[in-house]
Amino acid sequence: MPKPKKAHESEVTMTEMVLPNDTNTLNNLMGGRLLHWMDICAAISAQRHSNRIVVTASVDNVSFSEPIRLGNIVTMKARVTRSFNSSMEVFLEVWAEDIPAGERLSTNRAFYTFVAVDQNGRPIEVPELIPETDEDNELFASALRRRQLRLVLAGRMNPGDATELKALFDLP
Ligand SMILES: CCCCCCCCCCCCCCCC(=O)SCCNC(=O)CCNC(=O)[C@H](O)C(C)(C)COP(=O)(O)OP(=O)(O)OC[C@H]1O[C@@H](n2cnc3c(N)ncnc32)[C@H](O)[C@@H]1OP(=O)(O)O
Repeated sequence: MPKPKKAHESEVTMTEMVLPNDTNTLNNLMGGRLLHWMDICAAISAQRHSNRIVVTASVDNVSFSEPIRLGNIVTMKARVTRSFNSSMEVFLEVWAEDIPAGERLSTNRAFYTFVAVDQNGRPIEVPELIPETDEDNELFASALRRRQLRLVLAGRMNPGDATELKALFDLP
């Protein structure tokens, strides 16, 4: 059993500048480019926690509510919220900053699931996560519900076995 690790040990901050090659014809950041950066930032966080090769198993809903403009600075912050057997949930937040205007806007948030694998691509055990702050504790507790929801949606869990979800909706 790997030694448990604290939540802050998995923290990653990644910064990018939106250049012309990253934009669409409206001079806004392409969604696919942002998802690529987000995947890398979240994967590094999962690697920091597990000290293993990791693969992306799933990404929960990502909305693009605010366009990110050419020349903006994009900052992404990721950290592991909870680990299970071989999988880890990573919470990632994105901000866009217009430095000359002195404006900073929260633009996206997402929960990723990474699985640690061995050299043959087989899932391998990861360390337990120790939450530290109040926010860590909230994310840790709610991670179980999110895990059950995504496994039900992926057809990997029988809805009848999703006890945390059933409790949320007060179902028998
Ligand atoms: C070789 C050289 C390397 C170099 C190294 C350096 C790299 C440094 C840079 C890294 C930065 C870039 C990193 C990008 C990372 C990618 O982009 S990876 C490419 C995209 N992803 C993939 O190709 C993954 C393809 N899928 C798979 O390989 C397999 O489905 C998986 C994910 C390993 C699962 O395998 P499986 O046989 O289904 O295993 P199973 O035992 O049933 O489940 C294992 C765990 O996966 C979870 N799981 C399975 N499916 C799901 C799902 N849909 N949702 C949530 N959880 C799931 C299960 O719940 C289970 O969790 P635990 O209970 O163990 O905690």
